[in-house]
Amino acid sequence: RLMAKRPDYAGLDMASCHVMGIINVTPDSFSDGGDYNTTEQSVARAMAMIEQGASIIDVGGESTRPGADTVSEDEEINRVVPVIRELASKGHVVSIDTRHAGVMEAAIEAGAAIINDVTGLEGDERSMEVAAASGKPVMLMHMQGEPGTMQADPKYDCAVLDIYDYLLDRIESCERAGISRDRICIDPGIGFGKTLSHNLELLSRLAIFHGLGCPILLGTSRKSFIGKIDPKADPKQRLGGSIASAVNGWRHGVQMIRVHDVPETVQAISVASSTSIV
Ligand SMILES: Nc1nc2[nH]c(S[C@@H](C(=O)O)c3ccccc3)nc2c(=O)[nH]1
Repeated sequence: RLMAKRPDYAGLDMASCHVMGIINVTPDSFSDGGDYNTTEQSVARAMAMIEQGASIIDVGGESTRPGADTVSEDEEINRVVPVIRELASKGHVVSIDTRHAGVMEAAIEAGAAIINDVTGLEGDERSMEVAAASGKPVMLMHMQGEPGTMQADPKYDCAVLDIYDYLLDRIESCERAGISRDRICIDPGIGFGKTLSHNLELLSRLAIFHGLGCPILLGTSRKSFIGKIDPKADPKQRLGGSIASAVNGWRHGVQMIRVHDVPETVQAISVASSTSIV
């Protein structure tokens, strides 16, 4: 009898919930500008996350913080490539978090295994062709508007259904470009052009996105919706809310969770899934 092929994405078993560790490669403000420190620190942190149970490391070189000064594509590449090359050379699964096709190309050349694009491969007109040609798995996230203005006045007819339809459209675009559905992961984009109530609607209806037939990635870690629920909590004090929303995601069957706090999230998912006590 043929062994039933376990569903996989980027070589990961999609029958379980994986933790993705976030690495923002931003210049080490203490170094004399020397990128060695930044690279070395980022690699060390990533290795620790892997040791702590992260299945994927998501490497980004440009803060999408609203209003942040944009980073040039070359600077973004100079930040992420050394980190990706080092981690990939050790055999680790690395995703590149970028919306720029040139950065995707450089990251793939350096060994990135996955393309994670917060603009659903729409942010740069070359992104779709670069992703298709790479043969790599992609992560398509929904964002309404642009990082600088997306939170001004987010509006939907129905957030869950509008975002579902957007992601379906992006999947079909990818398929037309030769990216098969089995290398597509989708992400509702918590905090990217959503009010608190939009974010909460999405979190309470996550299971609906399984209808798209792709693994689901969820990113809630330290996000401002947690601060809206607990105004005392600044970003470094949102672990409880990050964990609660991660376990909620697990309960809805999401297959990947993007977090800053790897060991705590790994433990939370392990306990939650032990005899499914949650
Ligand atoms: N696929 C996927 N990629 C992502 N990249 C990010 S950056 C975000 C953050 O808070 O980490 C962020 C937003 C605004 C400013 C800084 C950082 N969030 C996601 C996500 O939710 N899903």
